[in-house]
Amino acid sequence: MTASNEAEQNQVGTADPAAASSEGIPLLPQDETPSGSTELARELRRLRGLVAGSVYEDVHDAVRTVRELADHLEAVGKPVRPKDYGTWGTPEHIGANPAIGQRNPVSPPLEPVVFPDATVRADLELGIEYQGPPGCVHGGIVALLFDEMLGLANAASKSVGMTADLRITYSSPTPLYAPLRFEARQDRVEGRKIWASATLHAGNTLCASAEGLFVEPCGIRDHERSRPIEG
Ligand SMILES: CCCCC/C=C\C/C=C\C/C=C\C/C=C\CCCC(=O)SCCNC(=O)CCNC(=O)[C@H](O)C(C)(C)COP(=O)(O)OP(=O)(O)OC[C@H]1O[C@@H](n2cnc3c(N)ncnc32)[C@H](O)[C@@H]1OP(=O)(O)O
Repeated sequence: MTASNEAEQNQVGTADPAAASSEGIPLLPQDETPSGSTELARELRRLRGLVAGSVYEDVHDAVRTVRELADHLEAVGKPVRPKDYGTWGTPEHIGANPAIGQRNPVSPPLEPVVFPDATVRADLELGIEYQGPPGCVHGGIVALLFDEMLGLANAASKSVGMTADLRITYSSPTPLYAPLRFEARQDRVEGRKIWASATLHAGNTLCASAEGLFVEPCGIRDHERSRPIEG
């Protein structure tokens, strides 16, 4: 495999929708790095839920432990600098993403699959760290996940765009700790403008729907694809 083929294989959105089964195929490369970064993020997600969702009598020991861990990681880590990679969809790029980033403990993360018609689906449950109204998912989190799902639907159709307009209709509260399903698809493309839409269901209940207009950045096509994003 050539270096450019390998880079393409590692990008999000390069899965062939035509190869998908009725369960869909994962859209993102599975990133179980030998370094353990993905596992570290997974444990930090556990911590995140425990800290936001529990009341403790005394956590001073835990504070010390976490501070020592943060000091250690700061000392041994090599920061990922966005200016070192301009390309969309590389592991360096998407690893830090707040919705799908396997390296980012803030992300749920979404684990999208793609279907033969290039529809992208993600099933997940969200815990108390994503709470807005009591027992319900925060509307801003719903917007974040919609934005990402629309972007991924574009990626599944081999295009990328900056969000120019995002409209969300919240139809019914989105429950915490319940199976949720996002589905997104690209609707149409005119020049650099891309329209995509998505739904969010809890069971049979439509919680929210989204429509987005994305504008492809200048200089992202074909031979220019690896150049830095120019917006
Ligand atoms: C090809 C490679 C494919 C490879 C695929 C593989 C992998 C993909 C990889 C990764 C994908 C993974 C994840 C992606 C997931 C999520 C994406 C997250 C997206 C974001 O988180 S992104 C951050 C928030 N977002 C911004 O930060 C945008 C700030 N903004 C700007 O950067 C500019 O504003 C921009 C670029 C939008 C436009 O600027 P510009 O100068 O390039 O273009 P211009 O203004 O000329 O507009 C051109 C035409 O769009 C129309 N237009 C523009 N804006 C409009 C609006 N609001 N409403 C209605 N129409 C609008 C104009 O009216 C004109 O239309 P017309 O041509 O018909 O006249």
